[in-house]
Amino acid sequence: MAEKGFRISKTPVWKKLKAHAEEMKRPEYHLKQLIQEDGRMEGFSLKHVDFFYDFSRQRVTRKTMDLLFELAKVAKVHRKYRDKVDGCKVNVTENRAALHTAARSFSGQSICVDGVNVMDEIDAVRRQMKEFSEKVHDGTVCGSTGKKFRHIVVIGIGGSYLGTEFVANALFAYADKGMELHFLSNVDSHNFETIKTKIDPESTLCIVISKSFTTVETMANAQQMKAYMTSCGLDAVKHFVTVTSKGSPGDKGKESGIETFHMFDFIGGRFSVTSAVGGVPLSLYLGYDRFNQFLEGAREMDIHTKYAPSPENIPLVSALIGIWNNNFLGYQAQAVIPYASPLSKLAPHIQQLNMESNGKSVTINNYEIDQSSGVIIFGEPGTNAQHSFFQLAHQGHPFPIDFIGVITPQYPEGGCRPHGVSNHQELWANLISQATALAVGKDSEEKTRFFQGNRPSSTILLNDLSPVNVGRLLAYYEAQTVYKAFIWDINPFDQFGVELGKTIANDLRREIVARNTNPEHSFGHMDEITRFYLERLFAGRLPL
Ligand SMILES: O=P(O)(O)OC[C@H]1O[C@](O)(CO)[C@@H](O)[C@@H]1O
Repeated sequence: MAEKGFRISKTPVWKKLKAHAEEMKRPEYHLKQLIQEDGRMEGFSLKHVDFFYDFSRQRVTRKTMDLLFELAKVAKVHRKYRDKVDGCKVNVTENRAALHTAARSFSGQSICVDGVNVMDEIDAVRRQMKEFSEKVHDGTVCGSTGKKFRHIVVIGIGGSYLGTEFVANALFAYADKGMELHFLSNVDSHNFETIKTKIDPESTLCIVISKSFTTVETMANAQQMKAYMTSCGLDAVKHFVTVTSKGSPGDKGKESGIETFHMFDFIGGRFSVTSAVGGVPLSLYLGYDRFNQFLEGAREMDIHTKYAPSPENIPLVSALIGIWNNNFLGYQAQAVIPYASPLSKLAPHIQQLNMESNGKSVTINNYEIDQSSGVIIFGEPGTNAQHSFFQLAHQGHPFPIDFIGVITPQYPEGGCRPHGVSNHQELWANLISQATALAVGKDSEEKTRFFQGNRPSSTILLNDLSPVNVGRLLAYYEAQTVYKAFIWDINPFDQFGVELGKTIANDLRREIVARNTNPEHSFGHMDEITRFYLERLFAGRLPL
């Protein structure tokens, strides 16, 4: 993928960027000066169809951008990206391609991995999802007592859950199929017990989503749910479908009576919402056509990402700015603040997408990374966020922010204007003012009322929150994540960092099983701290 011995931090352009970052500390480069420049908005914003990206309030000049484009060139990002979408095995540690983009390709062109056109199986799964969702909606496929399905319980975790939850929330206004969607992700029994109080088992369809079909939490929840359905006198087989990889333990074939939708090893969990992972629940919840529109939006952003030259390439420009903020200006966190409640689950999804992909310690050639890769991502919708953690954003530790604004809300507003403005106009007044306040700051004799300013943000604007635009937004963040990894020269498609904790949990599970089967089993051989916690679990209370 990259030449052996290559390290982005050793390139001359990296050094030039370091020196430039020093220069950018000078007062004349404070954002309150930069945003006054003529043509700042036009020169530091990009538009692609319905997607507007404004980086005028980032701490960048034309020189910064030119250096960043040189960095992208040196890192050969365009070639790496084309290799990825063409099916090369860019996930080198697992010897896999990374083809989430194929899940929303409609070009009719083949995409081959190991000589096999993956589009054939992707198209087959699309047809299967369409047919299945239609049969559920018209009642041909129903529960074991003949009741139509009205509740969908999605059983899955991490990448087999977060993207679907984000999209389902974003498109709630379009969910007119009479379905209620519930997410059983956490192994915490509160999650399961709460869902039980909300569903009618006879009209409940469970979708077990797991690429590996070995994830402990998902397997435990699937078993709990199966036992519950059986205890309600239902034939559980009629209430379950699975989404899993070919040949996994969950891929039991037609004879099992459980319909299985395949996902593929060339699509990683956190990139999988446009595959059957999102497709099965979302086509039931929204209708297949709307799921398809969502795919269309993602596809259209993919084409832009593949072909737009660097200065016009929105995901690449934002990835470069992210790297500038992180590696050169020293910011270690990034907030995602949508001024649109339907996007309330965007931040948790982007959090996994970015942090699981780019939280790495070695390059693709196994060199230790000597600059940070990946930042802490968090977020909440505005204006709520303003009333929780924005104090820190304005006067405490600074962090760059992605603001997201939607021009037309999903529901038309009535005529009520509490302070002379509609609620949506009020929301926008806040969206605009926060970015300005962070950039400009405020002088004051009183130290407690002084605002340093010079705090960077970008603003993404969408015309509306249609399925197409939600698809564009998703694909934008996916491409940005991948471009960042390609610049850092890391593999964003593996996640070995999640393994160690799972291994230790396996050891502890064995100990718990031993005590469950033999009350005399001692934890005496374990370290003091672990022993304390296990004893408390069995004692059922804290020590007196
Ligand atoms: O789909 P699976 O195999 O159940 O995995 C669930 C999730 O667990 C992870 O491996 C992290 O623990 C994610 O990458 C993945 O999306």
